[in-house]
Amino acid sequence: MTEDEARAWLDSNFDVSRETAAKLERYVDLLLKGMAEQNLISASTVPHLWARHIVDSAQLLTHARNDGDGAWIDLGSGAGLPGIVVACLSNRPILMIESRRKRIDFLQHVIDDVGLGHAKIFGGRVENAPPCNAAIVSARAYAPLPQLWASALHLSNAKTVWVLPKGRNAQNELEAARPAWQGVFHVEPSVTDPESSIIVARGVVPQGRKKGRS
Ligand SMILES: C[S@@+](CC[C@H](N)C(=O)[O-])C[C@H]1O[C@@H](n2cnc3c(N)ncnc32)[C@H](O)[C@@H]1O
Repeated sequence: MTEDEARAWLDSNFDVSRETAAKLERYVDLLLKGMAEQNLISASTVPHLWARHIVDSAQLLTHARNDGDGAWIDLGSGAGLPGIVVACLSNRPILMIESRRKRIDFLQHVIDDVGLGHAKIFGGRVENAPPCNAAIVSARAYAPLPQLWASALHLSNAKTVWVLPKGRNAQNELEAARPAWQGVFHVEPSVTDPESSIIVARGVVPQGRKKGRS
């Protein structure tokens, strides 16, 4: 996907008002400026930033647009991918969880500068975030599936939708996790990389545990 195709994809999949477009542009600006101080995204991806990061994040919304009214929780948000992109494109409350101080400061700066009042940060480890019932949980380049679910189960219930971009190895990773984890799983193709996939999961609990909390 070229950068022009990435912008066209956003326009055709979201109601990108002038205000929303300005928010995304400002976020991209802040990302590029922030690169002078810390490695927010891999330098090799900068020329492809709209495809590799903005659309790659935005596509997660297309798998969880109508799932409940509750919060979207993004695990290991880093520089705000996908959390900040989701906050630019949706009014759903979003909580980004990130443990590294410099990343937390960057995320807060973006929230304040872009004006994303419905986005909040939990600055700390996912394992220590207060229990809640997220409508949606995302995690991009955060952890392998078993660690991911073990660290964040207390943020979910039986209705939570997990949208997990997983690169080229998604199906294998899912098969390896199945003996220990049950749920309803789909593997969806990524629009930014034909060889990558997104795992969409519901009702995730450890094998042997009843799907109780709803
Ligand atoms: C590889 S980066 C990915 C960042 C972003 N999601 C992206 O796709 O660009 C992983 C991020 O997860 C954070 N992280 C890793 N383990 C964590 C944990 N247990 N709790 C909170 N943050 C964590 C790291 O500090 C890092 O910023």
